[in-house]
Amino acid sequence: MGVLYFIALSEESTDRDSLSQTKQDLEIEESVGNEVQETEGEMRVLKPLSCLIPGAVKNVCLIILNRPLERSLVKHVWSCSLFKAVSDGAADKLLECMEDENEKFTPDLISGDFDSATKSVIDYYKQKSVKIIETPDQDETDFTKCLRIAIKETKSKEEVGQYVVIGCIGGRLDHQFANIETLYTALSLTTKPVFLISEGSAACLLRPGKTLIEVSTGLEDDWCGLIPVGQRCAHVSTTGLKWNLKDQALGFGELVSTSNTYTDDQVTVETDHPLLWTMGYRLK
Ligand SMILES: Cc1ncc(C[n+]2csc(CCOP(=O)(O)OP(=O)(O)O)c2C)c(N)n1
Ligand SMILES: O=c1ccn([C@@H]2O[C@H](COP(=O)(O)O)[C@@H](O)[C@H]2O)c(=O)[nH]1
Repeated sequence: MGVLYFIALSEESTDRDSLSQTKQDLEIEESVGNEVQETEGEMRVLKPLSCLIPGAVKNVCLIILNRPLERSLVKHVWSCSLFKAVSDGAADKLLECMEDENEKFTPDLISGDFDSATKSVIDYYKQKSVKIIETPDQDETDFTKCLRIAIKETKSKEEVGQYVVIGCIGGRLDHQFANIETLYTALSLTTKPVFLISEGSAACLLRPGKTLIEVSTGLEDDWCGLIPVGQRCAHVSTTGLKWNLKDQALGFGELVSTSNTYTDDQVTVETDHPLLWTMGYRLK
């Protein structure tokens, strides 16, 4: 089934220097069905850790959020990225993290309500011709707004196959729930997968239907989980896990699959509702 998107942009969104966009400006409506980028038979195929192998892929749109950044993680994902977006205070974190190598790590855009980024840092990136977009709306997080913009900016780049978000795990619990909620919003913004990857954990929201998850990069830690955050999933079946589910229900107060592990290089998950997949990784 095909997918057609309508993107409504305001007049001023064509100004490349300093832009201000609202939620309405960035609304992207999905009109027909759900198509996935890569399928095997009737299964969607996800490779959550492919962006952690330097140079293994060059299909990432990277989004950096405002948490302390691990230099090696930035370098690994950056080397796999075609487009790099930074959300508000993450501009300070990026500059601080890359120190002497800053010249090599200039993003394509920075967006936010700019209540966190230091003005001198934004000026530094402005002078390097980084696109700066102000998103003052206070009904969505800077991450959601940044993701909307990144998706719009990369719409014509067919090579982009995944959105990878770093600086997204740890710290404030409300932010972490908001970041997971953004994965729900993303389901209707793009057919491509959005991975949260930070501090040894990766997560993505599985769409209803069947998904094959490749877990053979050698970077996988020995734990994984299926978290029914958002709603109960009444029918979940899995293969490739030590504790598999056979048309079972997952729900808070009922059953949540944590501290699970692998018996195979591939995991399959069939679910009737969106379901959060999470797994551990270790960088080499
Ligand atoms: C029901 C409701 N609760 C809370 C808010 C407030 N709110 C939601 S998203 C948002 C913007 C958050 O900005 P961001 O920079 O992502 O996070 P910060 O670091 O400022 O907390 C705000 C203020 C709201 N608009 N509606
Ligand atoms: O502890 C945190 C702080 C921030 N985030 C995410 O980063 C963006 C941008 O944050 P600002 O504070 O506006 O600079 C925010 O929308 C959160 O998604 C976070 O995850 N954890």
